[in-house]
Amino acid sequence: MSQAEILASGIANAGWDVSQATQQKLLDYLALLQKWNKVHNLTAVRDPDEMVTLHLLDSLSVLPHVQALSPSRLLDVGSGAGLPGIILALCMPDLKVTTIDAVQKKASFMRQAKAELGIANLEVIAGRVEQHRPSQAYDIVISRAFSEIALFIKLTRHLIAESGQWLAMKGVNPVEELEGIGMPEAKVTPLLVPGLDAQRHLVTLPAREMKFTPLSRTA
Ligand SMILES: C[S@@+](CC[C@H](N)C(=O)[O-])C[C@H]1O[C@@H](n2cnc3c(N)ncnc32)[C@H](O)[C@@H]1O
Repeated sequence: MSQAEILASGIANAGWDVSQATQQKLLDYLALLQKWNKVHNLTAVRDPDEMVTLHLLDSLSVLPHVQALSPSRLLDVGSGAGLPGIILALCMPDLKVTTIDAVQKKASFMRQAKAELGIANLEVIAGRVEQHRPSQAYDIVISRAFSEIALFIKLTRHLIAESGQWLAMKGVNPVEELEGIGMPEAKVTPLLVPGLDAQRHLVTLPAREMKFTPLSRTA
């Protein structure tokens, strides 16, 4: 199967709402990533077919969960090559997506993707998230493969809106991490990634249920 066919059949099997035009943009993004990866080593996944599953379909698995929250502003922390932030920006053109990464070459790639693919709803920041000071808080702060949940929350608690949600994309159900932050009852949803024989889970943490005052109110 071609990359386009792997993507299309995965999307159809999962029942996600991703148009043909958006699927082409996702493939254009992947082609750009493959081109840059030869020189800049942005991701360890090098096989083109694996990239469709491990990067595109894996990132798309959170799409229905993000859509269900109807956010206006989303921050993807430690976005790397733009995963899942750029994928979400391409699928949800009305969502303002900010991606941030501490490594300059990764931010440069994301800026190139924004320019080449014309992603008007994407803002890319090169820097450390703990130093990020936006003028407005975010409705969703998401991360994939960034850090343990406790550190993710600690570094971003000044960025979340009072009614906002943290979304942490995880492999196995992170029971101990959630006990460690005093949230053993947190919502953990299994994620479906077509073609992937591994566990994926999404942890949803509403800011108003966390035991602190969001700094965004006083910043
Ligand atoms: C394992 S990569 C994951 C990249 C991407 N989310 C993915 O799933 O492919 C973690 C990323 O977090 C970035 N990072 C680590 N600490 C950071 C910080 N304090 N602020 C912003 N980015 C950070 C790293 O540069 C790296 O690109």
